[in-house]
Amino acid sequence: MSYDKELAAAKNAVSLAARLCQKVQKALLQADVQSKSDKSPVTVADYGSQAVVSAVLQKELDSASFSLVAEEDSGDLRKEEGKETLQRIMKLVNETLASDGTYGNAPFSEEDVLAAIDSGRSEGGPSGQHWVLDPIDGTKGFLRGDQYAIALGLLDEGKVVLGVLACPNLPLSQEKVGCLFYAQVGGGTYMQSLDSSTPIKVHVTDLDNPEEASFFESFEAAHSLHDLSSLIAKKLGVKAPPVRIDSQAKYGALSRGDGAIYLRFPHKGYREKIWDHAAGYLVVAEAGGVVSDAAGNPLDFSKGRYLDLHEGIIVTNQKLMPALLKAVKESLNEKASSL
Ligand SMILES: Nc1ncnc2c1ncn2[C@@H]1O[C@H](COP(=O)(O)O)[C@@H](O)[C@H]1OP(=O)(O)O
Ligand SMILES: [Mg+2]
Ligand SMILES: [Mg+2]
Ligand SMILES: [Mg+2]
Repeated sequence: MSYDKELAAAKNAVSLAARLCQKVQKALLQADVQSKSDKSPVTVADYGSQAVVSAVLQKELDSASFSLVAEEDSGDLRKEEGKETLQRIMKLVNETLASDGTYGNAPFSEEDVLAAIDSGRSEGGPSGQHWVLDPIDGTKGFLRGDQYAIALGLLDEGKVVLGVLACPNLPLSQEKVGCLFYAQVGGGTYMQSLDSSTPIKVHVTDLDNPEEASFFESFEAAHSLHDLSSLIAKKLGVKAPPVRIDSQAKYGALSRGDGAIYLRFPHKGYREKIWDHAAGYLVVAEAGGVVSDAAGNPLDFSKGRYLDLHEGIIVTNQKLMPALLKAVKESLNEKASSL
């Protein structure tokens, strides 16, 4: 089955959402110190991005059967304190949709914006089609002016069949910044600029010597156990220091061979959400990579809004995976016996 129509709509939606986020990040970084610690701009961008993606998908595709599993909901915006934020979001959404030419003829009301955001309340699951969206993945990176992503996947009968990942701050080449990665199941992974340059096919590294490998992990130590990653890397023989970047930009970078391994071990009790991995997973898998939990099981996106995982998520190419799994198992055992 081909998902060409869905892919075209998803690329459009994510590119426009990226435009909105870039505008907000630019304003945020130009603002004075006082408003830099104000987290409201990110909220505006999260909601705005979700509204834009939802609106574009529903305009381009059959909206009767539309189902979206997304991170944000409009609860706070419907409160009295949320009124001003909602107006800012509405303005941003309308400016962004108008900047495209195709969508700008009927401006969104506040109610339209709320409805677009709330269409993301689906629970997903094993049957039918569900879009999966993280409107801004890597909020902390966004606030710092670093990496973040707009991540959109499509589930069909519980499997990820499309993944589109915009990384506005990831270098595309020496001269250009901003990448759009996309993958359709069985079709490989492509990368292009956010303003639609010719796509190029990307592939994970074919490295088989862990000593030459470098690995990615979260920038934020609160998101992933850095000690555990360094133990695993040491066991594997990795020599390079970790490359710490925010968001699913890690999956994008890995899909084009920037690094060989991605290690993610959240603190105990943290439950991974499907929108934090769906798009990135397919982008890496279609580029020839392997994504699994710490026990080597594939990720199961069919269980609703959460992923049920053993310990963490590990990503690498096919050649390195057996050695990586071994190092992960040994490290987890050591950690358990030292407690
Ligand atoms: N305590 C936490 N542990 C792990 N991940 C987290 C935690 N809090 C937020 N996240 C999510 O981790 C992802 C980014 O992590 P990283 O940059 O470390 O890869 C984001 O999806 C972020 O949510 P959000 O989408 O709100 O930014
Ligand atoms: Mg996220
Ligand atoms: Mg998010
Ligand atoms: Mg969040």
